[in-house]
Amino acid sequence: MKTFDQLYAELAEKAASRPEGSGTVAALDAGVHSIGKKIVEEAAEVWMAAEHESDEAAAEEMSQLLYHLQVMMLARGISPEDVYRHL
Ligand SMILES: N=c1c2ncn([C@@H]3O[C@H](COP(=O)(O)OP(=O)(O)OP(=O)(O)O)[C@@H](O)[C@H]3O)c2ncn1[C@@H]1O[C@H](COP(=O)(O)O)[C@@H](O)[C@H]1O
Repeated sequence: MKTFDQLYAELAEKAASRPEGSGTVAALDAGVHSIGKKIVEEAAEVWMAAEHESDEAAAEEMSQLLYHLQVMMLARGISPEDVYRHL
């Protein structure tokens, strides 16, 4: 289990060190357009899970949406603090 900030730190490290087999590195290499499509897909899965599935399934879909949002943050050089400033 990890927090939003801990996941971001892990992904930032992966983006810098580019380890073999990292899905995050592959997503970053695919670019903002591809990451954006993934965010929309995951958002739809959150919606469907919230309407039709268990709390556990909905929470899992939400975690995946948060992950892809973080990949987009990295792709654009946006830090958690940049986001928190708007909360
Ligand atoms: N938390 C996540 C995470 N959430 C979702 N995903 C990816 O997001 C996609 C969502 O999965 P779906 O079930 O929707 O499957 P899918 O649509 O069939 O997936 P694809 O066809 O797109 O692969 C999958 O590709 C997952 O690999 C994640 N990938 C990685 N992480 C974490 O990110 C960290 C770094 O991961 P790597 O960069 O892969 O080392 C690790 O701590 C991981 O646990």
